[in-house]
Amino acid sequence: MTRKELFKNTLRKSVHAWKLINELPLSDDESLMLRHFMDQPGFLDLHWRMFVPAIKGQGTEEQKQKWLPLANKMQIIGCYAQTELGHGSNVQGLETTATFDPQTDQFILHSPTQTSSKWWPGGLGKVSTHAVIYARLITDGKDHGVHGFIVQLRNMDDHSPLPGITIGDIGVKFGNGAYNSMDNGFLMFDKFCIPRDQMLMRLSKVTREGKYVPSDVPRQLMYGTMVSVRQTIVSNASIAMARAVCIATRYSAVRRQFGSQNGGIETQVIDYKTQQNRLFPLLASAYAFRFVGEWLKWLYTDVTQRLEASDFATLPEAHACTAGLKSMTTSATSDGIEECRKLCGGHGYLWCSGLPELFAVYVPACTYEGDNVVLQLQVARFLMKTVSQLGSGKAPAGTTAYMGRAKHLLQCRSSIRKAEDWLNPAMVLETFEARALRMAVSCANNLSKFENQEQGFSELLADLVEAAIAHCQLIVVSKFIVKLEGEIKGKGVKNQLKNLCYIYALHLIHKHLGDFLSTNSITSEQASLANHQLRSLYTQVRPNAVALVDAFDYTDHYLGSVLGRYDGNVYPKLFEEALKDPLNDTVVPDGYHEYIRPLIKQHLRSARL
Ligand SMILES: CCCCCCCCCCCCCCCCC/C=C/C(=O)SCCNC(=O)CCNC(=O)[C@H](O)C(C)(C)COP(=O)(O)OP(=O)(O)OC[C@H]1O[C@@H](n2cnc3c(N)ncnc32)[C@H](O)[C@@H]1OP(=O)(O)O
Ligand SMILES: Cc1cc2nc3c(=O)[nH]c(=O)nc-3n(C[C@H](O)[C@H](O)[C@H](O)COP(=O)(O)OP(=O)(O)OC[C@H]3O[C@@H](n4cnc5c(N)ncnc54)[C@H](O)[C@@H]3O)c2cc1C
Repeated sequence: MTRKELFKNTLRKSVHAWKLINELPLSDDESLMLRHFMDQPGFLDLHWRMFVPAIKGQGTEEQKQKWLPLANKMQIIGCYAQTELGHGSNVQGLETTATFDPQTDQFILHSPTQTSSKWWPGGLGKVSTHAVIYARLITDGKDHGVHGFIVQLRNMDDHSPLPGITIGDIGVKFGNGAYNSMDNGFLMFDKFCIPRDQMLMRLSKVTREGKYVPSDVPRQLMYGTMVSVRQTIVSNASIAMARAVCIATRYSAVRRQFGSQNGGIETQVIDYKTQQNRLFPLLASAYAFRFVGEWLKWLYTDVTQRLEASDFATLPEAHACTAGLKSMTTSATSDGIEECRKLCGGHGYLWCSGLPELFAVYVPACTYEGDNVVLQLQVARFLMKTVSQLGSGKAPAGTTAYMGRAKHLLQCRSSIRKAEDWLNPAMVLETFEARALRMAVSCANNLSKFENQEQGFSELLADLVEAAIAHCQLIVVSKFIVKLEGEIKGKGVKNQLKNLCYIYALHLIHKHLGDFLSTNSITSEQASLANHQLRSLYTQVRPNAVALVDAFDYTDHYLGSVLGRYDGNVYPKLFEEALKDPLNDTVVPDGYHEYIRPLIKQHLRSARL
């Protein structure tokens, strides 16, 4: 499809999905499932995941009563317009202004520079009638920082932009189809006026007289919509990873190379330890991210209930967990999808493998909802704060509770003696805790050598990110172990999940061996034992690998991959796909007479053939 066709077709699908949701009708969970199977980024994502939650989280009761019924019936379509051409990560650096005019009781929205143009918001370019706009609030010449506003963008009769608004699509993005189904947009305001009651005023207010009244709740609640989306992105990472792994595992069982004896069949590539060493940790990650996603959903629900009761104590941890896990799981999944492509050899590079499209549509997850490095730095700040409070009498809680055992974890030595000891959950956990704590404490010690903490932080950014990743990996490992300790129906299933849990943990040790050795969390002998155990786990997973990906229950239609077909009938179907290519419509290609024939004829003449 051309870009225009792709965009229009996605509109068609989105509107059809909305019709089904209402007609059948579908529950919230079923609607999410439908979105999942619609399988394309589109304006509904931003309307439901960001526009509506922003109003719910930041609007007053009256604002919710006014706007939510319209949004819930999709009589208005909204998006989330925060990022600007010049500023994305640095939200406090946004330039768009919303200046209160007491004479008209309105805010005047203005884009003072080119870099202040809104740039990137999905659904903004061509579809949305409304947006939640983030702009600097100015009253009486004073800048109060960034606040949210509900703004109508387009005329409800003919969809034209309202006077004072310039709006459009930002252009083609990475990949062929992928994210190009979405109208990520730009937007500029030229002194565009909105009524005062369209500032989202749950967190702070501007009175009729133009007085700014901050509320007593933390201003970070303005970032709440991002926290909610980051949480869902973790579960989505599992879905995308599982999809790539399903394709690569099934194909690795079909594909044979070398090893034929006396004219017999060749070896299935899935039997090579190198293939297993690249594939099975990804299979394990798909399960691990699913379980940590379930836990994060619980954490998010819990913090939301606490916030409703004005208990803000767990907000920093919820922010650190959603930011860190969003970052860690999306980076691992993007890398994992690309690894799966390579695991499928040359055929993985074919569009019909399903992997190039999956990669192209998935990889921006490392950037949207917060650049992955910027988000790990938020985790690092949280860790440094926690370390600095050790010994103050305030016991660390939640995911940093292990830091409360700092005295032990800083000096303990791993008691792993034989390979099987690596199947002991307490020993594995302690190894990850020791490594995470020691990396965090080492950063804190290095920071303390700087007179200026912010300067020290800048100097140590790379180490801080590594410490944050170590903490996030510990969370994933520990939640996998907790899952195994809970109710899992079926001993066989539990055994398989145990294998995957240890593959996940031991492979991380192997991959980040430098961290584990340099922090003396394990010795090089214990590292060899971990590798030995890992190989043995691969052997145990091998006979069940295909069943473990079949368990994801993805249909062939959803996978969209010739290589990942359930029936394994890969080669005939690759031919079928090839023959469908427009280049094969004719035997002699268009351009032959124009370019190839004259070239050949010229050579034939000069060679006197
Ligand atoms: C084959 C086909 C397959 C098809 C598959 C189809 C699948 C398609 C995928 C689909 C679906 C996914 C949907 C997702 C849609 C994505 C749309 C994208 C939307 C966006 O990107 S919206 C814009 C997001 N922008 C960002 O995330 C910006 C990142 N920056 C920030 O969040 C912050 O500014 C910051 C975190 C970097 C903070 O910086 P700074 O230090 O300057 O912050 P402040 O001074 O403002 O505040 C500091 C203190 O506040 C705390 N803090 C910060 N953030 C939060 C928070 N969210 N909650 C709570 N507390 C927060 C800090 O920790 C500081 O605290 P301290 O105690 O003072 O240290
Ligand atoms: C597909 C897609 C959809 C999007 N949808 C929306 C949307 O609906 N609404 C919306 O408002 N926005 C949206 N965005 C924008 C997105 O949120 C931002 O792109 C994102 O937050 C990153 O910000 P940036 O582009 O400014 O990156 P930058 O911050 O410019 O990052 C560039 C580089 O600088 C590094 N860097 C930046 N700051 C620091 C630091 N303090 N320390 C160390 N390194 C740093 C980063 O790691 C990165 O390597 C979307 C983006 C994409 C790609």
